[in-house]
Amino acid sequence: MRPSSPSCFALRPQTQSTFLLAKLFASRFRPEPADPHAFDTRPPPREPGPVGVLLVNLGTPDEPTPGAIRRYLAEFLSDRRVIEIPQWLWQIVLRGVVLPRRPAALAPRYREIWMPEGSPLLVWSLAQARSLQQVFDTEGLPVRVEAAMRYGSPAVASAIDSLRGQGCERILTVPMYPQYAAGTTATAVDAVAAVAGALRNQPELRFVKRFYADAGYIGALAARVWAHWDAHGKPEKLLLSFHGLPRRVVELGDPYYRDCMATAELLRQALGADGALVELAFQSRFGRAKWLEPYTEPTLKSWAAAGVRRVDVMCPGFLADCLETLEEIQGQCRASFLAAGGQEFRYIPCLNDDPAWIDALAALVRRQLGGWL
Ligand SMILES: C=CC1=C(C)c2cc3[nH]c(cc4nc(cc5[nH]c(cc1n2)c(C)c5CCC(=O)O)C(CCC(=O)O)=C4C)c(C)c3C=C
Ligand SMILES: [Fe+2]
Ligand SMILES: [Fe+2]
Repeated sequence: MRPSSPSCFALRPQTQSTFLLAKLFASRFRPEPADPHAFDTRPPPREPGPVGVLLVNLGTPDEPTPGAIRRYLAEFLSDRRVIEIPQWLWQIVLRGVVLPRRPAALAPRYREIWMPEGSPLLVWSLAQARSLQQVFDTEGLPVRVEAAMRYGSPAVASAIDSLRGQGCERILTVPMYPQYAAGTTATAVDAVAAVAGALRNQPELRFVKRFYADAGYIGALAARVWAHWDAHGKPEKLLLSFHGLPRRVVELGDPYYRDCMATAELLRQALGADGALVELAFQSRFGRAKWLEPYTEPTLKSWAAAGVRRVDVMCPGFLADCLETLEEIQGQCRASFLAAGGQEFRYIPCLNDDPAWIDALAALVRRQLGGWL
């Protein structure tokens, strides 16, 4: 080792032991901002400060470039909740096959959907947080809303820092997935718990688990379909396409499949439609394992082959438009359906910042804040 090396092996023995002692006594909790009232003997003020609401969605690359996509995928796909196979084996595949190839293939697909302000998933997530904030401000409620991404930015830790900086000692986290999956919902909860785990003065925490049957959510979806049908007429078929999941994780106890079935059935009822008009399928399969079926793209192709000419497709499990809806559904699936003989393919956009959905979200949040406001 060269003498100029910064490694601690090159330090003098005394310096080295000071280092080790400092490490031994260092707190594992992040320091709190200096509190001038820390030793004030009077009881703390009764005013509890505003309530924080944290909307957490999945995450997306910062730019539509292979480098940014690689960083995003490396974080996302290294989460043990997302890929449930032995890590030593998966890391070999991830580093050896997925990360060297997938980012370059994804870059043009991300570029195609990129908005002037950024990735649609982030743009819509921020718009949802802004609109929800407006609802609470109009009502005069002491609530602060932040959006965070589970992978990438804005990170969950910085959103929680921001809420605490605004005086929030109570935080409600809403994972932005109506149907519960360990790979999405639970991992958002893990991220918030990990941030709290490094804090000395922790906020009080609550979590929304899922809302697949929430009347406001179903009503907002149904209203969007009706508005679309009023403008364009009814199709021969409406396909409800949910993000897929490996079959195995459902067999292991993930309630996702039943949640999706229930949402589809409630939406069908709200539309007064029958099973022949409204069907469900699963998209975005990743890897070679069996995922939930029927798969979206083959379903659309088989419909076209069977003579169906006009379809509408909606993705009720995604609350914000993103790569999986704009590129996979509106791009790839549309092309497949038309190539197989279909004539009209209409995509009904996600709820995004639709006022009916923001009102439903505000109602859902208000219900969870019982006793805090
Ligand atoms: C809506 C719920 C989602 C579930 C359930 C879900 C499970 C899941 N996803 C992967 C792998 C990938 N997903 C990718 C993108 C992506 N996934 C969701 C949502 C769910 N995923 C969203 C909102 C997005 C879009 C992100 C964006 O930037 O717009 C990707 C990246 C794209 C790609 O490579 O195709 C992967 C990979 C797994 C393995 C999984 C099951 C646990
Ligand atoms: Fe996904
Ligand atoms: Fe995909």
